[in-house]
Formats: sequence, structure tokens, C-alpha cells
Amino acid sequence: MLELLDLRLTRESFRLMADLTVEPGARIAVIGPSGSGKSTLLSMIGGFLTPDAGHVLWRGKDITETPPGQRPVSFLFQDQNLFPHLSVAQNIGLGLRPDLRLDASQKRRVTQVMEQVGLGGMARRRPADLSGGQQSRVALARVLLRARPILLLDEPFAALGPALKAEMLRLLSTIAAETQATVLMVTHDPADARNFAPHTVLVDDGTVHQPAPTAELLASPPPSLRAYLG
Ligand SMILES: Nc1ncnc2c1ncn2[C@@H]1O[C@H](COP(=O)(O)OP(=O)(O)OP(=O)(O)O)[C@@H](O)[C@H]1O
Repeated sequence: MLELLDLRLTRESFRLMADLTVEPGARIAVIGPSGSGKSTLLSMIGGFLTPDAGHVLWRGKDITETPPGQRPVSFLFQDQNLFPHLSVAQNIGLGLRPDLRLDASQKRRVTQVMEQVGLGGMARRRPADLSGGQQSRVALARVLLRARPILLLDEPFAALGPALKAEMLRLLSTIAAETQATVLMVTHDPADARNFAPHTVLVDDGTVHQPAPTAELLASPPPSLRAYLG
């Protein structure tokens, strides 16, 4: 279980408050107007921002002061964090060892994961020689290899067309199920929330609300969400 206990953070004139519990293995969409604090929320969970008050607990352990690299967290951003000078296999291998000194069984695992996400035969290519969808697959393969129990995604597939995005969300679902990850995904597209996340967290002007069933929330949104959805 991921618990955010009375978290508070001030960034100049912006203030964020979060007090919520996320069940293990949950898939949560994070939705709300631009500037409402969605990325800030993910950064606090990932450890890139330290709250002024409150605690982050994972499985009952306080990780509020734990550095990002030691948290049980993988991150996926829209730019996919791919290194242009590294090959596909190397970009994926980073999920296992940042220094890329992989032993034979780790190299086999990289090959296996590449097959699994549909990148078989592309090990030596550079990211620039891949389509947008294939680049997303590389990023997802790395997440699959890291197999951290919390997966934070910040508009990961926003640059993809609708069909490709739906395909990536399906692949993400498979990966989340396989790694039993707890997933929080920021999105501006209510269809993503409907397709991927049984529960949705609304972030509204710095207030993070408790997860609510996605279908119910979108069917009868509170005024701020209604205004945002248009
Ligand atoms: N480095 C910073 N210093 C001060 N304030 C910041 C900083 N970064 C972001 N903010 C402010 O924090 C608030 C929340 O930003 P955040 O990026 O979390 O919003 P968001 O909901 O993710 O927005 P979007 O949907 O546009 O990505 C905004 O008012 C923003 O201007």
C-alpha cells in the first residue's frame, strides 16, 4: 500500500496538499487542469521533490527522505528518457544496471524482454532509427526489466496517435499485471483513464483528492473537472 499522509509542498505561490491511500496493484489515472499539481504529486512520490510536511509510506515504511534511486519506483515521461547515443538493447539494459555491465543471463533477459514488447531484431538500432511507437516500446521494456513495485507515468504516450496509444496502454496493462505494479498515470485524456484505470485521482488547484471510480467520476464530474473536460 502507498500512503501519502498529510503531504504539503509549497513552490513559490503554489501549494499542494495530498492525503490519500493507494491499494497495492491499483491502476490510478491522475487527471486535472494544467498547473493543478499533477507532476508535482508524482515528483514527491518519486523523491525528486521533498514535502515541507507529511510522510510518504510504502508498505508501512517511511520513504519520505529516501533518495529517488533507492525508492521502489520507476518513472516514465513523455520524452521516454532514451539516450540517443545508446542502442536499443543498451537503453533497455539500463533498467538492470546503469553501468551496463550485464552478465550473460542479464543479456538474455534483455533479449527476452525485447521480444516480449515487439522489438525483436532491433537490438542494435539507435532511438532515432525507430518510430515513435517503437521508442515507447523501448521505454516500456526498460520499465518491465526494472520491475519496481510503483510505476509513475507522466503523460507517457501523449505524442502518439489514438490507435498506437491504445496499443501502448494495452502493453502497459500487461506489464503492470506481470510486475504487479501499483501504477499512477497522469493524463489529459479522459479516454486513457477509462481504458486503463479503474480509479482516478482528481488534482484540483493544489488539492489531491482520494481515488474515485473512474466511470462514476467522469459520468458526474465535480464543477472544476466539468469545466476542465469542456
Ligand atoms: N520549479 C518550479 N518552481 C516554482 N513553481 C513551479 C515549478 N515547477 C512548477 N511550478 C508550479 O507548480 C504548479 C503545479 O505544476 P505541475 O507541473 O505540477 O502541474 P500539472 O498539473 O502537472 O500541469 P500540466 O498538466 O500543465 O503539466 C504550477 O503552478 C507551476 O507553475
